[in-house]
Amino acid sequence: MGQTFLEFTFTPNPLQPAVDILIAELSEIGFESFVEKETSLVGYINEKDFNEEQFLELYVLQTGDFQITYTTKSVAQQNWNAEWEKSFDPIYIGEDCAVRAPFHKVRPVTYDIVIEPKMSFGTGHHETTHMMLQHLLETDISGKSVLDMGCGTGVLAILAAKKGAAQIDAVDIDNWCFKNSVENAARNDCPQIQVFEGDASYLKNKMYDIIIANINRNILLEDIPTYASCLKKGGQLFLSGFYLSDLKMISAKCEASGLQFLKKIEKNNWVAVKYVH
Ligand SMILES: C[S@@+](CC[C@H](N)C(=O)[O-])C[C@H]1O[C@@H](n2cnc3c(N)ncnc32)[C@H](O)[C@@H]1O
Repeated sequence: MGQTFLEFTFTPNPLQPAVDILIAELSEIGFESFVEKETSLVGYINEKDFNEEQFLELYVLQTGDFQITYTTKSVAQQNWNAEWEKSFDPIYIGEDCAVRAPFHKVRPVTYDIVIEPKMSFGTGHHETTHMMLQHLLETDISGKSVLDMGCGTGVLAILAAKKGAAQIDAVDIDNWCFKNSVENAARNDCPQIQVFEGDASYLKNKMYDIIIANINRNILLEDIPTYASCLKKGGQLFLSGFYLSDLKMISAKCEASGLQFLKKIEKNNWVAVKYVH
């Protein structure tokens, strides 16, 4: 509490693909969340994480391919939350699953996931979360042990719980996400979810039937061998958080770790992939 964030409003001309590239590049340098508006993109970063040199070197700002103007101002954390929550509409994944804030009303669905995102990533609006939810909806999870690595709001772990997973570990490196996942697991009445603050080093001597990781290309490339070593034979690994253009690199790492490609979903150049051990 009491932290200061920087709010950047970017106005690219034309809007796409600059907005997608901005989101990808800004995420890599610590921006935590984004609100896409009709003619602009608003991004937030904790003031203490902002490195101006890294920011100014971003390809999307350097290349002459897009015209991007931006403004910036400091905002208190609570204002940032209010802005984010105002922009959060309920979403449906297929016929059976909704992700919504506590104050939203939705039509009856089998999997009604209630998320208060606060500062965490994972409302189902981002392509990667949406596609991971799609993969989970298509998978038999009943009675399985699951790891949700980089859990954010805990949204993927909550769907796994609602689909009957026996036990779920949800892990995030960020303290805010850890706390938010604990709250959201309780809000959705999911006592089978245990939340931990940490990274792949948490995984010593653990084994799972299903591992889900929606993080980013570089962390995944580093951690795929660890995930593979924690996956039971026949177990499944779901990965997202990277672009289609990085799929070859990710699949090569998975194959070198004894995993076989099963299926992929694509949306706006993002991809979510399923592998089997
Ligand atoms: C793209 S968000 C995904 C959130 C959520 N799982 C979803 O699908 O919407 C990635 C999350 O991974 C976390 N993270 C980043 N690096 C990590 C690491 N090395 N180990 C564990 N979590 C990490 C971030 O804090 C963030 O919450």
